[in-house]
Amino acid sequence: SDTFIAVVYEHTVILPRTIHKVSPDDALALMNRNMDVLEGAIKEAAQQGARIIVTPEDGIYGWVFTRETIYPYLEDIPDPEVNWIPCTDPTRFGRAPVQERLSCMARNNSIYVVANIGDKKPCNSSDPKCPSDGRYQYNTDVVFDTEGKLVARYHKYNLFRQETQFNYPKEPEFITFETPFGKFGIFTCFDILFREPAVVLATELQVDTVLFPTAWMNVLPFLTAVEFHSAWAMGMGVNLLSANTHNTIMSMTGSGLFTPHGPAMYYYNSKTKEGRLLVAELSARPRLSPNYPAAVNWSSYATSVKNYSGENKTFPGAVRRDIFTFSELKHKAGNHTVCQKDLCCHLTYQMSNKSKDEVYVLGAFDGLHGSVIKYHWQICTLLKCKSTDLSTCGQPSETAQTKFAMFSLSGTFGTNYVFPEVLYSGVQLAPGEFEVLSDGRLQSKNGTSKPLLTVTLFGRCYEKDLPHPLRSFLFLHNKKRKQL
Ligand SMILES: NC(=O)CCCC[C@@H]1SC[C@@H]2NC(=O)N[C@@H]21
Repeated sequence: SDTFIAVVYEHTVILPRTIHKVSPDDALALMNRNMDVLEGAIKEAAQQGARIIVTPEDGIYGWVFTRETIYPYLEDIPDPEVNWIPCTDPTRFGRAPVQERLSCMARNNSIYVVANIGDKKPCNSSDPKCPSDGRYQYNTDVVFDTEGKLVARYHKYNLFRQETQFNYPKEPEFITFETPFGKFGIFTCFDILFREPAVVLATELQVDTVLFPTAWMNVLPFLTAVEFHSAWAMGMGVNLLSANTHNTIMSMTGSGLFTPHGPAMYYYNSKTKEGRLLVAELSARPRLSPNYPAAVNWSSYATSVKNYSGENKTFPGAVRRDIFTFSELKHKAGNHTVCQKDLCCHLTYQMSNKSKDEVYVLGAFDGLHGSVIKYHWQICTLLKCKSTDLSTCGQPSETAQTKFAMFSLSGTFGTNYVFPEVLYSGVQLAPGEFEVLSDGRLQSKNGTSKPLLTVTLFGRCYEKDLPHPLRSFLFLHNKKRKQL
């Protein structure tokens, strides 16, 4: 079929009441409470004609764990090549009540079910990398097909900083599977910021749709969930089904069904406590569509124009720990250029109204981001400062009053991986209101219908990332052990 209906469910995870280790029965009781809610979502999705539903990372037990306390929640998840339907053969690989229930929910509702659970793999001293407690523990996505068969298992490769309960897989896994409604790939949350496996799935393995369970904490101005995930789908030219957990205290909200053209449906709500089911009809093979976006040369326009207006003063400003070079947009309309290292950003703009209460800047950043894992960003951004005090530029700001009659942003990027973001007041996206030209300009079509927070070209230079410190440590540690 040309199109299919998909669902993502933003789930308010019921968290364990204790941080202490619980019995396997108590762990299962908590997971069943979460699965009761997910089952309601799965039934509703099936009733609406959906072929696949994605549920969030940590959606069945939460995230407040140590290595020890998560253990009762884990199951041994086999390689899908064993052809297993847990619903009809639940004990084939030992105790697996969570896989059994997920499989039955898929089978009973004839829908693909995507969930995130924990995998445990026993090991011993014959394996020099075996942890001292005798097991690997992995943050794992699973997919069950309409018969309830396990068709995909993915171990998260890029663990986020607090995930000490899990091990890093030795190698990245590139998991894909075919369906009558396109080729799917899968990865988890923080993975989206790195080349492996995310970019490889979209470019080399040419998936149509990425399944993306996430537990994403929003960080303005560039990394709120809907903002970045929508931009990634556009930059990579794939569908992205992003299911976030909903926990407003942790700033976790923002899910969507994103396409190469922008969001088909999205949700951001930092006020309510409830979860939300999102439904949309998507192209099964977006690359075959006649209006599939043309390839973009991200630096073409920016390298061909002269630097605008030499008299604009620049100043440094921090976006969290990254020091940007900013230049204030003092006039209602104009042309600006700002440069940092190898990156020059150009902006042509016209505000509809220039308020005395708001200041906008053009910013550039070319450097390594991150304190432990260091990965290279090139960013051009038009952003609203938190207040009229220029020292607040780059600090999170959720509201604005200024609409733009037009903007056109470009940069001399040294990478093909650039993600176009446009964010309106109230952390809202701008579907259909902007375009990316093949020469790399990100521009408004007919001005902005709402006041503007940020317009950003978010570039990733994967080849300039520093080696992952924990992976290098483990590698050297094991090499040393082998030499002894
Ligand atoms: N569960 C995860 O893997 C969450 C990671 C994504 C969080 C994104 S990555 C950079 C930003 N920093 C945050 O605290 N949230 C954002």
